[in-house]
Amino acid sequence: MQDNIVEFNNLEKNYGKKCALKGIDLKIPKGKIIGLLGPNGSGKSTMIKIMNGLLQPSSGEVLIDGIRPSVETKKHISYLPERTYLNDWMKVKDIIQFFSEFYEDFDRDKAEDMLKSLQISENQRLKTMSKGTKEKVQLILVMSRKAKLYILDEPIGGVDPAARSYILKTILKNYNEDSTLLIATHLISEIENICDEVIFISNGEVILQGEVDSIREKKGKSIDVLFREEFKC
Ligand SMILES: Nc1ncnc2c1ncn2[C@@H]1O[C@H](COP(=O)(O)OP(=O)(O)OP(=O)(O)O)[C@@H](O)[C@H]1O
Repeated sequence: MQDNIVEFNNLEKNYGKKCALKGIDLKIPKGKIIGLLGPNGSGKSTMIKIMNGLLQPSSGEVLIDGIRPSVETKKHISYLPERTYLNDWMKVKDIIQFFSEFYEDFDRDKAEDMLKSLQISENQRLKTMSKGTKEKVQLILVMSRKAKLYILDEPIGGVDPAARSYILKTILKNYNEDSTLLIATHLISEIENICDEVIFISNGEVILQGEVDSIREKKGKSIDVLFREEFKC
């Protein structure tokens, strides 16, 4: 039994001459909510694509619950990509049907309950929805799977600030406590209160990892303020 759901061991990724990840060593524990924070181009999406087996590392390895990304690990990861892969003409109820057929671990009742609580009609087509509503639908679908690891790449960036905390709380209320949730985002103030730990990455390197409470205590400031100071332009 592994304590860590994800382990990066001296992982490097180059795109041609560009070195996007420079020897990442990282352990992500089970049962936590983790914020993966870093400025544009720091390597967050590259790390996420490697965890999902969509890109291969140039050297080193990543292990998901002890094994390298494969068909097996994909069954246990529920992934919200940066860009949508759903067809715009589909109605919410068609997408629910698609998820029910495609993923054994999809909990249809959970998805329907969350849609109701956010007042989203199942008869609406994605193409007629606002950007924020589309994001909510996708987040609900991803969080309605019973996965070991949820990876969310920039969720809810298009949701208005007043609604973000509410959405996150509604969705996280349902999440299985044994699972791990990794959220890559720039929206730190919204997520810092729900995260147990944060990882700061900069220029392809991990520059800080720790528990949110102990970082706040040690540095005497919020994660949001720390991030702004660290990555000042
Ligand atoms: N297909 C590619 N070819 C060449 N360089 C790439 C490619 N994809 C990413 N990069 C480069 O690798 C670095 C890391 O990119 P990545 O997309 O992982 O960053 P990110 O932290 O997810 O950024 P953002 O917050 O803007 O989404 C950047 O310098 C980017 O320009």
